[in-house]
Amino acid sequence: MAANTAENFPELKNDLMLRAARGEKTERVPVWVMRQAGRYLEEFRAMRAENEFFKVCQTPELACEVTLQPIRRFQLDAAIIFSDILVVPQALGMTVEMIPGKGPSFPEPLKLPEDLSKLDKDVDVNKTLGYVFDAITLTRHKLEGKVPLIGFSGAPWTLMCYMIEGGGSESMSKPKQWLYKYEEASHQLLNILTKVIIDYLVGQVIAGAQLLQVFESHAGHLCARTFNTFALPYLSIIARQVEEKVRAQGKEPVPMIIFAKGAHYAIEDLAQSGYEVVGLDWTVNPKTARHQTQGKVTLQGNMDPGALYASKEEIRTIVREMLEQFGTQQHIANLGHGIYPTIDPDHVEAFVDAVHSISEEINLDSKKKN
Ligand SMILES: Cc1c2[nH]c(c1CCC(=O)O)Cc1[nH]c(c(CCC(=O)O)c1C)Cc1[nH]c(c(CCC(=O)O)c1C)Cc1[nH]c(c(CCC(=O)O)c1C)C2
Repeated sequence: MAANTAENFPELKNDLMLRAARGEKTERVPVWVMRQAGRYLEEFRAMRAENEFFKVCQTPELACEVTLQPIRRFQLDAAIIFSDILVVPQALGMTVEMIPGKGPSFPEPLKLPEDLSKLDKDVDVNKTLGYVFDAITLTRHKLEGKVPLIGFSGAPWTLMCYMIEGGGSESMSKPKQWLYKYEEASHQLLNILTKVIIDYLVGQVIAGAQLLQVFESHAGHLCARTFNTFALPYLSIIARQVEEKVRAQGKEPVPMIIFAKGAHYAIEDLAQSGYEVVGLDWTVNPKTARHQTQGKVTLQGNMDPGALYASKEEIRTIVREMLEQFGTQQHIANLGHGIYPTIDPDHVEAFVDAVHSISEEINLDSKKKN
């Protein structure tokens, strides 16, 4: 079977994630882990010792291998393609370096509105991001249908943060300054990003992605007013236009997940923004979120990643509490943000196994009662 054609993919053996994302009944809660491929795995560190970060992202065989590493280790219910959200600023013509021990760095961030003229606005995603599509197609074949494959992108505001701040930041004060000083230029940049993100996500579905996640990882730097002005409208446009453009290409739309970290004030709005799944960070009370969303969407999350430092027994206790708060239907278990590089992989296994065994037990108990 040709491993480079986005057709004749192996039959899916485990569709739990897809059923949960669509709000259908599930016999146990599916689970995956944000940043499940990464530095906490020695096999990832070995790969990175030999290969620069963006070389791994840009070489389909390497990105595929890294994507499969956690799938070989744990009974996860989904794989997520190994890439990074910062490939989109690269496609717009910006230079992004990964500084060891520091993280991403933009040598020439956007400083003033006139810098927008430097961006390659009319991005052909097949030319500039085709390597991600190739990685997705290859990985779909190599997964052999074991679990579905998630594609992803950063959201417009979160990418705008990096493009202006020039890297990670506690305050993201420079992009926040744009929102208050250069409102029109901010919307211009957010529109440029929205357009390329839509094409990028559609390309991932055509290449074989079976779910999509949009990471609005820096929503926590916004307030309700700025979120409703500079984030939510663009998130909604992305969800609706990705579905429309996938259909226009004769393909079946895939479930979409929105993860807006820190946007506890916006859960109700996010549940009506066109996404099937709303991801919650660890600060949100699952019962409150369930009440706010009224069964309209599936919820994803939200164990504190720090809980993976607890003992395996304590992890089981925390997982049980989390599952009882969410209820075992319309729930995809995950952490409330990405896993930390110093987590013990054995504790990830304990987390995954606890979600499966305890959610099965709760489901069986509720069957006996009814
Ligand atoms: C989902 C994801 C991302 N990057 C990576 C993954 C893992 C994919 C997978 O598990 O297969 C690999 C991924 N991306 C990176 C790494 C570490 C690279 C290394 O040192 O080996 C990995 C494994 C580099 C990176 N890339 C980024 C950071 C954070 C910088 C900061 O704000 O301080 C970092 C450290 C930007 C980034 N990148 C991403 C996000 C959204 C997810 C989140 O919020 O955690 C963000 C904010 C997306």
